[in-house]
Amino acid sequence: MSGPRSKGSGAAPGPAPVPRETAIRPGGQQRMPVPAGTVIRPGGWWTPMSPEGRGPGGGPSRGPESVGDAPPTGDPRGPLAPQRPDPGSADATAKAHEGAQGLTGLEPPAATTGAEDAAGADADGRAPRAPRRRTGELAVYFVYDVGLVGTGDPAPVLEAVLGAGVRAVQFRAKAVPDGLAYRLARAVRRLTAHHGALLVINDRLDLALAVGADGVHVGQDDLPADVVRRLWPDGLLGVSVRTPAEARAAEAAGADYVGAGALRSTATKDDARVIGLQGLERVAAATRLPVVAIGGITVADLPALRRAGMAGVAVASAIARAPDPGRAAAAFVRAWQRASG
Ligand SMILES: Cc1ncc(COP(=O)(O)OP(=O)(O)O)c(N)n1
Ligand SMILES: Cc1ncsc1CCOP(=O)(O)O
Ligand SMILES: [Mg+2]
Repeated sequence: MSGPRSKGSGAAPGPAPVPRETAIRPGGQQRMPVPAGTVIRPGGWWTPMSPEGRGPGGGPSRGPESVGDAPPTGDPRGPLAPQRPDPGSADATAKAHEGAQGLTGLEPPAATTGAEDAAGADADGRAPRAPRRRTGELAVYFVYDVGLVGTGDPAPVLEAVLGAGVRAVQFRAKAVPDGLAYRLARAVRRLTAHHGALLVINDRLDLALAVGADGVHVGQDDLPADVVRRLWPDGLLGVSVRTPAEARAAEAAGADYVGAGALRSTATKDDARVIGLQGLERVAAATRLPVVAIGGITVADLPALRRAGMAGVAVASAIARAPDPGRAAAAFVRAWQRASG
């Protein structure tokens, strides 16, 4: 059965509206319990996609329900097919789930992958750099917002954006059923790992652990940052802040970076409070942590944001809603480099 068509599908990787039947509605999500004491080892255990499976517009878009249909990407079972975690990883839940569905027998993970090298191997080239030391890669931080891009195959948009030089992706799925969010996030993990890019999951520590993400981003109304840090000592932890006091608290809680905003109002998050450029400057002055600006950011904002002390920009709609997300992402990467030069 084919899944619903959505943005990023077909030959043109550009955004398309979320189809009616997959529209994201406000409402609470069920959250899986996080096993106490769970600690995830850093590093990607995702099997890279085969080269022939890559490239924007690399096949028809299918919803996650289409797993098992003809392959739109390199995995013979489709882009959202389950991947096998490293035996011994803390992804026991996922493994049990996959086993229960008879989706076993995948190849064991390679000891070292190209993604790991690209992910920032240490100088000796032997070990991938710990996610917490990779905040420099948040310079252009793409927010893969399911409400914007839809629930189809993430490959077309992400291949384009990652191919343009974006090194970090946040998976943001509001009010998406858990199983669907898991399948999408797992596909996003596979793509980001293939490009050696960071994957941060918005709001949900459980989902971050389940898909082997590099980190999690929490806001002031989410799981408290110090609790996340206690449960996941090695995870890259981002915290949303609007004020100097919140920035200092995030630092004390063990955050690796803060997301500050909104720079301006944005349809992507209609309840975002605007703090403007001055608010961002105040946050940057209050913390030693890297500050990533968010909220309605366009390429034209980058020089001022860089001058205001930002370490990066988190961007959703200006990339995802662009006619050509790859081009838009490349423009952000270039503009950031210019602003930093
Ligand atoms: C990089 C970054 N900064 C801020 C946010 C916003 O987080 P939050 O306030 O928890 O709001 P939601 O995104 O969860 O609606 C973010 N996601 N990323
Ligand atoms: C998640 C979030 N937090 C504050 S504004 C915002 C949305 C960012 O999306 P966009 O780049 O489309 O304004
Ligand atoms: Mg949040």
